Amino acid sequence: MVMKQNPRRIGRTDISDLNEDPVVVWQHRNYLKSVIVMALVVPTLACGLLWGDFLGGFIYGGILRIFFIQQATFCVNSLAHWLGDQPFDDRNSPRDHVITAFVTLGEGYHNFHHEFPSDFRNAIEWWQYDPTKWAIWTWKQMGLAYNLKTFPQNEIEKGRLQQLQKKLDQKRTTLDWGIPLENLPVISWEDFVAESKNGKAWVAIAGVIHDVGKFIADHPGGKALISAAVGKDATAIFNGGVYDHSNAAHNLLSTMRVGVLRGGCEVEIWKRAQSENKDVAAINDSTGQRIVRAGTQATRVTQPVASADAA
Ligand code: HEM
Repeated sequence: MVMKQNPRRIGRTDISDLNEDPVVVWQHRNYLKSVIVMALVVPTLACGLLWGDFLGGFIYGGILRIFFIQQATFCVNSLAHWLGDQPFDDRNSPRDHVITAFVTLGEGYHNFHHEFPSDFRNAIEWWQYDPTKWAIWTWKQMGLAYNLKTFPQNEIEKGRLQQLQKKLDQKRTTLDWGIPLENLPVISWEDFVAESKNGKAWVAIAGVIHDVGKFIADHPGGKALISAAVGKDATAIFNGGVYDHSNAAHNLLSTMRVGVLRGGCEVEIWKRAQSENKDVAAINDSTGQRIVRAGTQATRVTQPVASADAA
């Protein structure tokens, strides 16, 4: 910014679009003159002619204001890397924040600007503070604004969604989703029944064994129903046979996992597919954890279970 660059050492950007813009070309040719007139002469004359204070206009409206604007411009590189969030990219990228936008007269949505530098806009939402919007509107009314390139909205939304996804993944890792099935010990049906007879409150649902001991007293459906399922396969009764439990109940259930049944339902199939590296229903997030969406819990059996009663 401060020194004249050597064009042989630094690649130059194609600015043919700017060269075709008469307003920009005029401003470039008359840069120093327009700076002196707009930044010094106009405020000095305005204060002098309206209030008789030429010196005040020169010092406050001119010199100090230039100093302030110059400081504010450098805030693009300080505030914009400190305040706010990164809705489009977090790879060494600056941040978007309304305070930076006010201090820098509209340069506050810097994350967007760095991700989509070819987009002429500083901010894309109507509620974001970006005075360029008004300037462009005025130019358009005067028939001056043209060649204003925007990045395709579809591509902008992709970045936004990927960042949101990343945040979701980070949030997901802070929650207890239960021990992953592949990390559980494999327990035979005989051992499961024997342990349950020995005082463990184990319930098998969809091939996964759960210890419900600490939960029996809190069960919204009462102690009796849940106790009756101890030492049994409760897949059908849990999934609608007696009561069709909510996603919340399935999530809670997953925190009680203690093992998987040998030959237990889809768990074995899922494990085999996983070891053979086949495309399985289990989807991992960017942190490598399994995504458990509502209704995709291992214990949920979506098809109505045929029971003796139904027959
Ligand atoms: C194995 C562990 C179990 C857990 C973690 C569990 C969890 C829950 C939860 C959280 C609810 C509240 C409603 C909902 O979220 O769906 C509920 C309700 C209920 N549960 Fe369970 N449950 C379990 C076992 C059972 C069993 C084995 C039966 C039946 C034999 C049963 C029968 C019911 C009934 C009838 C309700 C409805 C209560 C009402 O709304 O009045 N639950 N259960």
